[in-house]
Amino acid sequence: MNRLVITPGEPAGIGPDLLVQLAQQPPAGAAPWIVVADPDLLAARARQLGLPLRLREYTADAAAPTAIGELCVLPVAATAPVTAGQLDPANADYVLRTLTRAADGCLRGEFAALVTGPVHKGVINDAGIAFTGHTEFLAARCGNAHPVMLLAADALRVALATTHLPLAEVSRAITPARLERVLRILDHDLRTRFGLAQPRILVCGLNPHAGESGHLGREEIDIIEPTLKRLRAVGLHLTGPLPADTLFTPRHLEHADAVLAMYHDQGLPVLKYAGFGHAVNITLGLPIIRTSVDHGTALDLAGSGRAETGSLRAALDLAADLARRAPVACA
Ligand SMILES: NC(=O)c1ccc[n+]([C@@H]2O[C@H](COP(=O)([O-])OP(=O)(O)OC[C@H]3O[C@@H](n4cnc5c(N)ncnc54)[C@H](O)[C@@H]3O)[C@@H](O)[C@H]2O)c1
Ligand SMILES: N[C@H](C(=O)O)[C@H](O)COP(=O)(O)O
Repeated sequence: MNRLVITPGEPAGIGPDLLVQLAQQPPAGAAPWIVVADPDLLAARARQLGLPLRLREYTADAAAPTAIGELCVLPVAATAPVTAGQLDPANADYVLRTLTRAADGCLRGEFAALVTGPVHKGVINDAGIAFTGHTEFLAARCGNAHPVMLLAADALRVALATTHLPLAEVSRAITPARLERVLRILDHDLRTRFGLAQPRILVCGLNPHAGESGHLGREEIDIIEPTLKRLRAVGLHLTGPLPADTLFTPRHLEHADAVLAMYHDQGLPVLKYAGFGHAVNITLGLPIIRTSVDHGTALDLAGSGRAETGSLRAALDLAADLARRAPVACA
């Protein structure tokens, strides 16, 4: 079984557009793939975009199509009618039903990997469902695994010690236990999933200038340095904590396989500046392979034909590559 499964994400966003557009291109990814979505939604978006689309219903034993203009769909009905660009909390449960079906299919070996389109975190919360992101949702679905978010663009890989956390809560969350867990998962998955024999990881400080010897914050001295020292002693190749402002320069990056940033907007603006449009988001630490696009729902572009498929194609290609490697146990 090497079939990949895609969830288009928020129905009012560009996810459905991207799938319809992808269907017009030569087959993406080195493996067949299917979509978990409402077929009527995909057909309506294709009409809006003025693009031809044939839909074929997924059956577990049928080969996924490779014909141009065709999508293989595992049908999940939307709850409410969808208008491109207009969020509706009534469809939050639809988004989560597509994700749940796809993730469960990966967990039981029906699919080799999950590729996700963008969801809108806000509208899911507006529907009364606590939701901070795919990363945390999938971790819970996978038996409360500890997830590590990694985004990759070309040679740059940036992982996060904390994911979708308000900035006011970040410092409290940087504990020795969390840092050790995240670094062990990052090191383990870089070895097993990316084939790096001895991953070299650069670790950012939390504070300006990595705390300036304690004068601008003590997390580096009290938490980060002792954790790195402990993990170096068991063989991890870790450099840091380094000031984040100068870590992201070629002189440091050329000696690294990955960077660990302490929080979302310390690491991701650099990554997206370097590679927005073809970068891929990968969730490490899960018993399944999951990749995703580097962008959001782009409600302003839904139904316009101007959404670009580069990141989705890259996410499919990487998912296929990762799936070709032997399945790996979590760290
Ligand atoms: N993988 C995901 O599920 C994911 C990732 C990032 C953001 N989000 C969510 O998406 C929502 C909107 O976020 P945002 O507005 O900060 O970011 P966004 O990525 O949706 O939009 C940022 C800008 O990039 C443009 N853009 C985005 N994707 C594009 C594409 N494929 N082709 C061309 N232009 C594109 C948009 O038009 C907009 O100008 C939020 O709810 C956010 O949490 C989800
Ligand atoms: N943090 C991601 C980004 O900025 O691209 C995005 O919000 C998606 O996160 P999930 O994969 O957890 O939904």
